[in-house]
Amino acid sequence: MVTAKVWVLKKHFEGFPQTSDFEMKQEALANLKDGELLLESVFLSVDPYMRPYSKRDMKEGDVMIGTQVARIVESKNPAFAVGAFVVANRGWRTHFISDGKDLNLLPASWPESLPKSLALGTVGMPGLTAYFGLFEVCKMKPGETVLVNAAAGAVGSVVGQLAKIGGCKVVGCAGSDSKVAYLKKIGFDEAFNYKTVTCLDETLRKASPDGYDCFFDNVGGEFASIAINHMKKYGRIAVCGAISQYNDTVPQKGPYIQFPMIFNELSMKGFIVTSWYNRREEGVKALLKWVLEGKLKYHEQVTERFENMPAAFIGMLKGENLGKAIIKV
Ligand SMILES: NC(=O)C1=CN([C@@H]2O[C@H](COP(=O)(O)OP(=O)(O)OC[C@H]3O[C@@H](n4cnc5c(N)ncnc54)[C@H](OP(=O)(O)O)[C@@H]3O)[C@@H](O)[C@H]2O)C=CC1
Ligand SMILES: O=C(O)CCC[C@H](O)\C=C/C=C/C=C/C(=O)C/C=C\CCCCCO
Repeated sequence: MVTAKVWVLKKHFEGFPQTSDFEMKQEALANLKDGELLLESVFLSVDPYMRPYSKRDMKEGDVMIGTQVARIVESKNPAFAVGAFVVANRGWRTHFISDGKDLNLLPASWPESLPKSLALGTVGMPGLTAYFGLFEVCKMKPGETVLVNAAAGAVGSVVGQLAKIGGCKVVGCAGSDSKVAYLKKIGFDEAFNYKTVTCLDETLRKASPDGYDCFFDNVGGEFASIAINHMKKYGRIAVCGAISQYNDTVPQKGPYIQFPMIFNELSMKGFIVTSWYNRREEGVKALLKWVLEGKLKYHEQVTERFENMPAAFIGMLKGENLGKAIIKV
């Protein structure tokens, strides 16, 4: 019999999550029945959505939501071979049993040279968010200017590089000078530290005096309220995330967006990546190809040991990650 370690939400987050809001427990797994598989998590993901979704979807005592790359260690299902790797959505657990229906096998063409953890990042949900958000929601066209915030993170770093692949000028911002240096290294035309600029309005104008055609918004709040005034006529805004608001205990006021929306005839569309998962295979194939061609660079912030998941999650919300935050069990 296998005993899994799991992290549960001990207490709903109030404001910024604390390590004391989590509790590690043990779960005894039953013996496999016909058609079932036993899997062990190899890499787990910590993502911003876990903060707002925990409030919306979870109750205290539930296992934390989340995805993993897992290896099949035992199989009583002929469709799944021992040793194969899958992406699963089974929460913060070291081991679990599945009937196979909720698993996505890593593409057979997955190259040995690439870490399998990329299936949780650049070639997984965050990469697909960038891909569909930029090409389908923003409807980005060659020659345009794209603005993205949280640009050195899992989604933002892919957005910027896809914009360059698509023949655009790209402006990005992040919360430290070393992240800004990384953005320049991976091809951003302009990059700045939003925490140290004296005037965001002036910085956005200087980075693109003609304004922005596309704004991929990962942050919301005050940044978005200022950026919207820098959109070009018929500009498009993809509302992807609002991380500056997830830990608020008192809702922020504004923004009052009507004037720029009307005068510049802007389009603003919120989206959830899973609504595009009927085209998941197309997205994964394109992202994998660009990674292999060296056109799409990746960086992972790897935290060792399952025991450190809460710290990795809190660290990601604080901005301690460059690229995708990953836990290696
Ligand atoms: N709509 C959808 O389907 C999806 C939406 N998302 C959203 O995309 C966004 C980025 O996610 P992801 O790439 O996974 O995460 P990241 O890898 O970018 O990590 C989060 C980053 O957010 C930045 N951040 C934290 N607090 C603030 C703040 N107050 N103001 C500005 N930046 C802040 C930090 O970077 P820094 O050092 O730069 O501050 C931190 O590193 C999130 O808002 C997320 O919810 C993600 C996936 C799917
Ligand atoms: O990759 C897989 O197969 C699993 C995907 C898991 C994941 O659940 C998929 C989608 C994630 C979407 C993330 C969305 C955001 O980050 C935006 C978050 C929150 C906006 C506010 C919501 C307020 C709710 O009350």
